This record gives sequence, structure tokens and C-alpha cells, in this order.
Amino acid sequence: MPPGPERPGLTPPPDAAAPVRHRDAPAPGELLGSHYDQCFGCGEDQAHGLHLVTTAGEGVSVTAEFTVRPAHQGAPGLAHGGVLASALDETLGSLNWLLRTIAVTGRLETDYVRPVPVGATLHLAARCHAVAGRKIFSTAEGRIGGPDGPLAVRADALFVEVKVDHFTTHGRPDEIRAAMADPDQDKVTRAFEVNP
Ligand SMILES: CCCCCCCC(=O)SCCNC(=O)CCNC(=O)[C@H](O)C(C)(C)COP(=O)(O)OP(=O)(O)OC[C@H]1O[C@@H](n2cnc3c(N)ncnc32)[C@H](O)[C@@H]1OP(=O)(O)O
Repeated sequence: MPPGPERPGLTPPPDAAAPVRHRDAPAPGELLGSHYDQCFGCGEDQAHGLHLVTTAGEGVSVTAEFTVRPAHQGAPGLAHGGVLASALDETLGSLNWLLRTIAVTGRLETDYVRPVPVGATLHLAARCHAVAGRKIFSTAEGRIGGPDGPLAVRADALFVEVKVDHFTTHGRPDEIRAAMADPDQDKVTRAFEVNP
């Protein structure tokens, strides 16, 4: 992919299709759970992680909640912008589980609308709006205090479908072996398998 002004954008091409929710996707209202215990976004074992809790929505949409803790500060008492981008990235990434497609973030464009204080709960909502070949186009927003609270952040993203070798080639063998040995088969499927 070329760097600079020729970079392809976040607008789906004219031949893009509407996303199709997989027949085995979690039902609307069902918690998605973590895809990996050590994930910075959702992992239960990641002490300073976001511990994001994500719920399946209608179609290819999810909602998620993240409470900002002192470890997530940038300026005193305020969430770090990179941490907020992580919350958006994780929420957007979980949409791919509803498609049953393994994909990674290619591009994430974030707008910071208002600061998010420590102690606040960010209510995130994300939706996939188009798929074109391996490219998945999605948007997300985060509101403070409740789903209808003031808008704090929003993002447009492009995820790119990958095969398991993306992780086995680039990841560290010890972590890959441990993740593949997880007794929770949903986690293993979610981390490594492609759309059957
Ligand atoms: C298991 C789920 C975990 C979820 C965790 C939350 C999500 C994450 O944070 S994932 C981690 C962060 N992301 C990464 O580490 C990804 C690193 N990047 C890569 O591995 C590669 O660049 C990758 C896979 C995105 C694309 O590489 P590659 O497979 O060679 O595809 P490539 O042929 O370059 O691109 C495929 C298409 O996507 C487009 N594309 C790729 N990158 C971009 C980009 N940054 N911007 C716009 N378009 C892009 C290409 O233009 C191409 O489009 P077309 O098919 O129309 O020609």
C-alpha cells in the first residue's frame, strides 16, 4: 500500500456489499466475552487493560462499555487519547466476530470531540457498513455516562481480513501456543479461524 496522499481512504468502493451477519453470530443482547485473556482491550488477565465489555447488537453492530481508570490517564484526571483510540479499535474489531471473519485494523481515523475524565464510563457503539473483498468498513462512537450521553470520540475504520498465518508468522510462539491451548474453544476460534 503506498504511503502519502495516494493512500486509499475509508470510503467503500462502489461495488462494496452490505455486511452479512453470520448465522452463528451471538444473538442481539448476548455478551461477546474476551477473545484473548491478555488482550489490552478486553482481556481479563491484563491488569491495566481496558476490560471492555461488548454486547452484540442487531445486524452487524455492537455496543461496549469501558470505565476509565487512573492507569489510562494522559493529562491529569483525563483519559489518554491513545487509550480512547484503543477502546474504539477494540469495539470495532469485535464486529468482525459477528461476520465470523478474522481481520486486523488497517486504518483507524479518530475524532476527539470532548475530554473523557477518569472514572467516567464510555459507552461505545459500532456498526459495520460495507464489505469489499477482504476490506471491512466500520464506524464507531463513544459517549460519556450513557448511550445517549455527550459524544466524546468517534472513528472510521478499515479492517483487512487475514489468515491464521498473520498471527503465526508475526506473533511470538509462546503466546500463540498458549492461546491455541485455551480450553475455551470460542476464544481459539475467534482468535485464529476464518469464516467457514
Ligand atoms: C483477533 C482480533 C483482534 C482485534 C484487536 C483489535 C484490532 C487490532 O488492533 S489489530 C492490530 C493492529 N493492526 C495490525 O497490526 C495490522 C498491521 N498491518 C498488516 O498486517 C497489513 O498491512 C494488513 C494485513 C492490514 C494488510 O496487508 P496485506 O494483507 O498485504 O493486504 P494489502 O494487499 O496490502 O491490502 C488489502 C486491501 O486493503 C487495503 N489497505 C490495506 N491497508 C490499508 C490502509 N492502512 N488504509 C487503507 N487501505 C488499506 C489495500 O489498499 C488493499 O485494497 P484493494 O484490495 O482494494 O487493493
